[in-house]
Amino acid sequence: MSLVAGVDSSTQSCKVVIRDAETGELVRQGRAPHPDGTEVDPAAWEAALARAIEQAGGLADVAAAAVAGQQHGMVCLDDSGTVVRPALLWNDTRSAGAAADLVTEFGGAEPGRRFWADAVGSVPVASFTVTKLRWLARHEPAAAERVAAVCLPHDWLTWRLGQGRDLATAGSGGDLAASGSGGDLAALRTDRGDASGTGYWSPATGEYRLDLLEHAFGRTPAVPTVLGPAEVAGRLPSGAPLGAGTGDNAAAALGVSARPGDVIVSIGTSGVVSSVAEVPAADPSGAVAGFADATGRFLPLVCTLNAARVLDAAAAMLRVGLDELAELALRAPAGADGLVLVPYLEGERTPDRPLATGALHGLTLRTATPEHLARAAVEGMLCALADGLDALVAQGARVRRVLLVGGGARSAAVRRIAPAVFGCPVVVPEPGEYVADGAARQAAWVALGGAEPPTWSLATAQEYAADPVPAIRDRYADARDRIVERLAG
Ligand SMILES: Nc1ncnc2c1ncn2[C@@H]1O[C@H](COP(=O)(O)OP(=O)(O)O)[C@@H](O)[C@H]1O
Ligand SMILES: O=C(CO)[C@@H](O)[C@H](O)COP(=O)(O)O
Repeated sequence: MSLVAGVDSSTQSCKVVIRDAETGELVRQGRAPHPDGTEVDPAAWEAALARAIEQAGGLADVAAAAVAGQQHGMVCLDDSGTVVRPALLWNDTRSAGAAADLVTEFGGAEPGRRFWADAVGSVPVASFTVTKLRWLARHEPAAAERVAAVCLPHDWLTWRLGQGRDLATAGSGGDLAASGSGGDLAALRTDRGDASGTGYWSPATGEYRLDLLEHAFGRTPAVPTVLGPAEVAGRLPSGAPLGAGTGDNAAAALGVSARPGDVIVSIGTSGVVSSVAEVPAADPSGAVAGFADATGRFLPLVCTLNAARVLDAAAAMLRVGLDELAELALRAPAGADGLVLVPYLEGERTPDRPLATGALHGLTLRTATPEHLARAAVEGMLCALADGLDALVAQGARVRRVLLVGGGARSAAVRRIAPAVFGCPVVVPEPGEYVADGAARQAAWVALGGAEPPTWSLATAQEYAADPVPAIRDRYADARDRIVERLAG
């Protein structure tokens, strides 16, 4: 049996799966939490990766490995390869003003958005790396001055692993300063999927737009070489090859073996609606990000900032666990008697409202119950994703089936209410680590070769159906624009 390892270094945690390269059978796994916050020292990811690898029994016996990670995060390195400042994550909204400026500088609202969509497939919002670099140049010029290279979370971890360092001994001891330092910048590698979230790489042409990087940052730091889907990015201490890795959403698509016509709804820290496509997308409205995938195709995607943590917040408000929250939600009627929760707890990215706050509308004596609040939280979070599904369809996505994945898909209420909100049945693969699985499948592709990744039989899945309840979305549409912005500080 030849083994492969897949890593998901996502927002809240790091997960490692070890699978059989040919069948996909799960052999071992491990996980470790990440620190909270939207600004994180990359050394903390490396320490979590070391712990997760250790829990998964190490990598000494794997034939190949690959790392998938949260997209967009800005990791800046100086000319010795040392991290310049903590990474700004995809959900850090401080660069919202920079994003607006970058659109304005290329012609203002309509023409500016069209320019970016044509140039790099996406209109930059605060999540995109290019806006974070502009923010850094304007707000921390001394740090910006030291930046010799910029890369993404999965690029950085692949680079660290690929330099032959033994994380099992280096990371778990917790010497973060040491583990965050040093390396050859010329060895940085990335892939099409994650490169397309930078705002300075075009999925349509497969080329960097270094002119846009220079425009945003004032000069052009080194960027990783973009590899094809099954190319080798480095070697583990054992000599086993490391795949290029990819962004977590492209990895999830690989993990569920998505084909054109499959729509994936992922409920993690972010809410994501994506679909595999044969042609690149370029949506000037900015709702759909025109990313590439990890197989040589494309992955148009809508991403919200508020998904599983909306349920966490509702459960905290009600002082219940997540299973009890689901039970409460399922005891309330569809539409929660008109109670609507607008879920913009972290500001929002789609629609582009970085300063928005959440809201509860429709409170009456009747709806002021735990059951109604729980239901409104689930429905509000799903309505934002249903808007994303509409945006994807408006850009030409075919919907053959909707697959529900991510931590939030473990909620019985989410699984049962989603079909009523989306207006179609949803398929829920057995709960698992589909991002890490996608990375493992990429590693198997590297190990086994071939024009396509190996075929792994998908875990069993359950289909959930319900009569559509359009009133839920109608009421949400009435409420979603009635927001107040967050207080300064
Ligand atoms: N049974 C459950 N019901 C609702 N949410 C859940 C459940 N189990 C896990 N989650 C949520 O899933 C989230 C983590 O999902 P995950 O996809 O791993 O996120 P990420 O990839 O962004 O780190 C957490 O916010 C957690 O509360
Ligand atoms: O920004 C995006 C996609 O554009 C997010 O989907 C991040 O990639 C974070 O993912 P999770 O940690 O929520 O899985």
